[in-house]
Amino acid sequence: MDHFEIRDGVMHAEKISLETLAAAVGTPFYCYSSATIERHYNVFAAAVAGLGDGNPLVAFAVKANPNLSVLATLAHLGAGADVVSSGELARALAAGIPADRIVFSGVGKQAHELAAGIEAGILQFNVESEAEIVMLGEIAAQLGKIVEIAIRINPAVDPKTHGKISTGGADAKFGIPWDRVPAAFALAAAQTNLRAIGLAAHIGSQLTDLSPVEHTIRRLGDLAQQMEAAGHTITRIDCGGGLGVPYRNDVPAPPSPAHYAAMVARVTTGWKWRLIFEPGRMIVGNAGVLVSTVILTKEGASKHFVVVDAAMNDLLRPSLYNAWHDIKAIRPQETRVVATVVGPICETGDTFAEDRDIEAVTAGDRIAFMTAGAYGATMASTYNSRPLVPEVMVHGDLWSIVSERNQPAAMLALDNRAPWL
Ligand SMILES: Cc1ncc(COP(=O)(O)O)c(C=O)c1O
Ligand SMILES: N[C@@H](CCCC[NH3+])C(=O)O
Repeated sequence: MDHFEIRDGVMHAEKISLETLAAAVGTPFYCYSSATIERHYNVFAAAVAGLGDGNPLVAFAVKANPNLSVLATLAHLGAGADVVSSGELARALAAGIPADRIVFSGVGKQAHELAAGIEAGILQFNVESEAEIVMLGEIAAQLGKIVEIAIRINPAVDPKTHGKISTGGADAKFGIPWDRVPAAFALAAAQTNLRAIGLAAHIGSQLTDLSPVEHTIRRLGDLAQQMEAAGHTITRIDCGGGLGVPYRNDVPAPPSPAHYAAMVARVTTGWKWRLIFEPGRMIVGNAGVLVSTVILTKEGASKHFVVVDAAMNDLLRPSLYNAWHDIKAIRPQETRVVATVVGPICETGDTFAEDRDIEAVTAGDRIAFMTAGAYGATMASTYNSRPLVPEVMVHGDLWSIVSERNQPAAMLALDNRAPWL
């Protein structure tokens, strides 16, 4: 495997080999294909074009991959951004995403973050609690600005995904319980500087079943009608993100963007409100790989271990969610082996795959963890004082390191020594 534009989870011809990059950059490193990011965005945007008022906003969920080159690639295509912190807001703006295409979600936005969003002039805040309505109203008044908000509802649905990434259940911390929406709108109306103009929901990530999403969007529409009947002016409905991506070929693929959009079209027929979508994983997941080198192989009592130079600090998903990432040898190997693929970190959770049938690899061979473009580098840490790994973007026959390796020397310099030591 020496090319890597990624289509349908499969590597296709690009002009630069991962082996070349590994030699130039060192491993581990993340590699993103700008062509794949562009294609995914365009497929999604085309699928939802024309829905609602005919001018939907596709606001990329920055948390999935906040790399500035990724964001700038999307900015050039006209994407907006869904941000959840002032850090993400700053990155989205720095990458060239216009403020009027930015929505700000999050259950615990702090006063300085609300102020930053107001000062930047973002499109809307998706407000998640009564306390936030009051806080935002006060800050908007202090700043002398009128601020548009959507009420994020908790629709109390089971999104049928991994518990740690479900956000739509009645007991989840997210949103305002849907039956308290009328009271939330009344509370917002009492804040002179707020305009409650929309409703929002996001029920979870890596969704593979569209029926809970359909139920949620219907609920948003019903509530919007109810709020209009009560005298409020509704202009936007934010359907959230969450569409799943294929991580492996031996289970049915999640619904495609076209299937998702067909469902939304059915539910929203006749709606005049502007629709907002917040896809993250769908845009970048299969546009990135994590490239690693086998350090050594070893035999345990009953297991064949492949120890690689990437670890749970670089790609946390397998440890945190038992998530599956396909593992491919960069130079295809003919023989196969059942292996447990682990990193060098000091805990057993540092396991990428247990007793997995993979191509046989030995010390020095390169492997790629597939579908690593979403929630990969962004969730990395420096656990075990391992440096953050570089991210590389490929664009046709060009490539560039788009975030620098945090060298151990730099990590030393970053620490402030206590004045008494
Ligand atoms: C508010 C919000 N919007 C959008 C997303 C993006 O989700 P995904 O990457 O699954 O599309 C998330 C994360 O699940 C989120 O919390
Ligand atoms: N970090 C999660 C997704 C979280 C979605 C955030 N709303 C994952 O890797 O699958």
